Formats: sequence, structure tokens, C-alpha cells
Amino acid sequence: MSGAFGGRYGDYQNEIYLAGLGGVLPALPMSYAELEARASAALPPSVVSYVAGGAGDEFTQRANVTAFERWGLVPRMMVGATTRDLGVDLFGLRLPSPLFMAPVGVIGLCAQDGHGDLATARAARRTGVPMVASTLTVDPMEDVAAEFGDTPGFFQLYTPTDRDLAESLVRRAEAAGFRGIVVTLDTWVTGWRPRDLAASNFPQLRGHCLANYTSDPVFRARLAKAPEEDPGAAILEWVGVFGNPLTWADLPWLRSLTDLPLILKGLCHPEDVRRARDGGVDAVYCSNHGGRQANGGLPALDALPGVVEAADGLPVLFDSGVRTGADVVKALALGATAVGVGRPYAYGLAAGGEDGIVHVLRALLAEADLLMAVDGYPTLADLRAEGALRRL
Ligand SMILES: Cc1cc2nc3c(=O)[nH]c(=O)nc-3n(C[C@H](O)[C@H](O)[C@H](O)COP(=O)(O)O)c2cc1C
Ligand SMILES: O=C(O)C(=O)c1ccccc1
Repeated sequence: MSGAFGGRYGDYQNEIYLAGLGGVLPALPMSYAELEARASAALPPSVVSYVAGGAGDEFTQRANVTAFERWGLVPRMMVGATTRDLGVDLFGLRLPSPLFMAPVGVIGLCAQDGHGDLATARAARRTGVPMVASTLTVDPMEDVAAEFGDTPGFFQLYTPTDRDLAESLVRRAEAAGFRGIVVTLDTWVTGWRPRDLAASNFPQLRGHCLANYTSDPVFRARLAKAPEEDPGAAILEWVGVFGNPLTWADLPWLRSLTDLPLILKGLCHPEDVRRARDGGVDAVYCSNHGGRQANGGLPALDALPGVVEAADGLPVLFDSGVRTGADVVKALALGATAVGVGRPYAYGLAAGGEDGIVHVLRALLAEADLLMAVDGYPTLADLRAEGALRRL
């Protein structure tokens, strides 16, 4: 059955209604609010506050979400959009959809078995939706990459202050088969996060998600004792080496680190985008870290049009506040090449393991696909045409 209820990604809708005919209801929530509630009940409180929380009073985090309400697609009729093409080209790769999983440093802890990075990589394999694996994982990057199958994966680098360590991490990512390096610029220092402060809990400070460091020969060589013998010293060493306050003078060095596509994450100002472009990056990534780093700022979506313009044809990745398939479509219509989600898949994992992530990704893509059908925009190029999207 396809027709009135399906399409390539929309077929998830068929599956759900068909299962209902057999008396089987969806095991996982269909709305973000219910998903968050289910995940919050499943996770330890310290992980809930870390994942759900943001900077300050979380104004920017909320604004990231509500910003999408100010845009609307204008429906077109009699287009006959019976098949939709959501595929995108990125760095010479053909991705089946424009969706990707943004790097989430504690995703490992969101799984019941504590190996959420591996579950995420397996969900990437099953859906074709790429994972951007954080530097901060429970399992080393080599083990994560081994689960990707044919789906390309990207490595997110938190650039350490030790350049040799940075280079070692990048060499390992290349050897493990990652297809690009995403350098996150907005988190060399941690933003003020009242929820984590109230619980006096920051997972990495308790030794979580440091496997890429403790498995690294350059990091290990900095320690007097092996991290297995003296975990406390390893954590302190991590605190000292983690955050590198990079400047534009460091961009030539970053660029020289790899021949893989280089993507800078956290760019919102057009002038920064131009500098990144001039420095030879392969893509820019517009994001405000889901409102976790700086409060009081513009929603990332409001920065997107300026970033797209300044990128001048360079691919633009986007995340922050995407909760629905309609949000994915709106970000694409505003010029994003690919659209990322963070918390939604973390909650999918917490609520339903690997299947929970697959559910979240399929639901996002089904909604986006069916929206493009209903509104008569069969391709991403149609979505970007003049008059498709209007500001309320
Ligand atoms: C719990 C959590 C951990 C994160 N860890 C990282 C990280 O390690 N590296 C990074 O670049 N971004 C990290 N981010 C930011 C995400 O990549 C992404 O920018 C953000 O989650 C997007 O916003 P959303 O959660 O509203 O979808 C993290 C986000 C969350 C929620
Ligand atoms: O929590 C985060 O969003 C994150 O990416 C991070 C990781 C290490 C230190 C501070 C923030």
C-alpha cells in the first residue's frame, strides 16, 4: 500500500495504520512532547537535566523552537507531487535524505546498556541518516564507525589545546573511515547551565564519555599513570586539555589537519561565514548548540538566511530547535543543505533504544515527505523557489 498514505518516507504512515488493523499500536510516542516525557521517565535525573537543559533561563533554547512558528509554506495545488526527492549531495556523497544526527556528547549514556553511541551508529546504518559522532563518546570512535555500514559518518572534533592530540584524533577518524571532520567552535568554555549547576553534575567531570581520550596514545602519554589506574588524574588532564579558544589565525592549521571535508560548527554571523569560506572550509554549520552555550541570543533559524547568503553556494548544515518534519522542510526552504537534530534522537534512544532512534528519524522524514506531497513541493529546489515560504 502506498498511494494515499505513503511515498518513499511517507510509507511509515502506511506501516503504522496497517499494524493498527492488526491491533498493534505504535510502541513509541508520535509527538515530541510525549517522547520527551517518556525519555525523562527512563533516564537518571542527572542525564535528564544535562540533555534537556540549556544555558541561562533557556530563553534561546525555547526561541530556537518557536522560531519555526514564524514561517509557513504556501501550499500549491495540482502539482501531482506523487513522488518526492529528498536526496542531497554533500561532499560528493549522495545522501538519501537531508537529515542527520547532530553530535551529542552524552548519547552513550542515553541507552539502557550505556552504549548509546553504538546504538546511534546502528540506527544510522538502518536509516541512511548520517551520525556526526562527538569527541565525547562512551565507546572509542573506531568502535562507533564500525557500526555505520554503508551510511557515511562524520567525526565532530573538540579541538584540544594539545595540537598533537588534535592531530592524533583526526588521524584516527580518517583511519576509522569517517567522511568529514566537524570542528565545533562554540564550546571551548562551558556556558552557564543552571540545571547542571543545581545538581552539581557534569557527566564528563565524573569521567563519562572520555573514551576517545583515554584510548588515545598522545593523551595517554601525557599521564603519569594509565587512566585505568588513576581515573581522577585522567579527568583532570582532560579538563586541562579539552577547550581550545581557537582564533581565525588557527584556521590554516585546522585546514592542514586533513584532506577530508572540513566543516565549522557554530557559525551564525555572515562575516564569520565569509572568513570560514576564505579559509578553505568545505561547509559551514549554522547552530547555536541547541541553546546550551549562550543564552539571550537569536534563534539559530533567524541566523540561517544570512549564513546561506554569505556561504555563497558552499553547503550549509543547520541544527537547533528542529522538532518536526515541518521544521526540517522549513529549514531546507530557508536554504539549509542538510538539517540536524540533537535532543529528538537522544530521547528516541532513551525511550526505545536503537529502535527508538529509528522511529524518531522515520517519523521526521515521513512528516517532511508527506508535507512536501500535500503542499505540492516535490523537490528541494521547489521548496527554495521564490514564494514557497512566507514569514508570518
Ligand atoms: C546532551 C547534548 C550533548 C551535546 N554534545 C555535543 C557535542 O559533544 N558536540 C557538539 O558539537 N555539539 C553537541 N551538542 C549540540 C548538538 O550537536 C546540536 O547542536 C543541538 O543539540 C541541536 O539542538 P536541538 O537539541 O534543539 O536539536 C549537544 C547537544 C546535547 C543536547
Ligand atoms: O554539553 C554539551 O553540549 C557539550 O557539547 C559540552 C561538552 C563538553 C564540555 C562542555 C559542553
